[in-house]
Amino acid sequence: MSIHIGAKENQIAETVLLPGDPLRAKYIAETFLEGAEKYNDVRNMFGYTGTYKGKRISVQGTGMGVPSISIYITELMKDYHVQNLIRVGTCGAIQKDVKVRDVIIAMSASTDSQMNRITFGGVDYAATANFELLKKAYDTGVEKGLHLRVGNVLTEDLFYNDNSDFEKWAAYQILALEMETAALYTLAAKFNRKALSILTVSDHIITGEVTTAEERQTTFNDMIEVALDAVVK
Ligand SMILES: O=P(O)(O)O[C@H]1O[C@H](CO)[C@@H](O)[C@H]1O
Ligand SMILES: O=c1cc[nH]c(=O)[nH]1
Repeated sequence: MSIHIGAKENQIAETVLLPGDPLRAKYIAETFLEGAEKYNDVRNMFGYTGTYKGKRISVQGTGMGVPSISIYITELMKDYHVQNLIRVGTCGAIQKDVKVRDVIIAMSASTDSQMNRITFGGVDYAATANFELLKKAYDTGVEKGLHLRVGNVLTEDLFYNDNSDFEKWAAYQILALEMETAALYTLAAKFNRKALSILTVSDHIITGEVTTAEERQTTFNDMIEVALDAVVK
């Protein structure tokens, strides 16, 4: 086991879905995976492995924010040799033409986190999705008839941020705000692994629109099926 994941080495698949919420990990395992078995409950950050359309897949909660996801994905790649990492998260939209319930594929992630500046001595790093996973997810979403958006998101350190200038970020074509993707893409690059972030718009920062719990469930299912069907393609 690693420091934060209590699995034996062979208990985690080479492809892992990564929701922030550990209860979303449980929901995904129970709803979409056959024969799912829980391999982690350290800190209640649940992780499960099962099969989807015959392919072995794991799902691991990451917690919220760059420090938390960085711990889990580092251990998944370093100690469990995970190759494909797909975040299935929520985000807040800041473009008027991005609506709640839309699914966003993050091609890249800007960030106000110090993580990359610490790593690269004050220089900015362009955190970028794996193109192969991105194309498969995009093609899958189009086949399902989903309203997909692909572009740059902002990974923020603060959910409650008194100083965030949403209009400026929107003017620079940021689609939505969330809290983990820049770390996922940067660390996947460090370990030469494939990563993608797929996000459901749960709320709209500008219009104040929010999704109901029921709507969230349906659109989460769309997003999860895009992730799962993309990796079995
Ligand atoms: O729904 P998840 O995957 O947790 O993602 C979003 O929700 C959390 C904030 O409520 C942050 O982790 C943010 O990135
Ligand atoms: O990080 C997040 C996630 C959802 N909604 C937001 O406004 N921010």
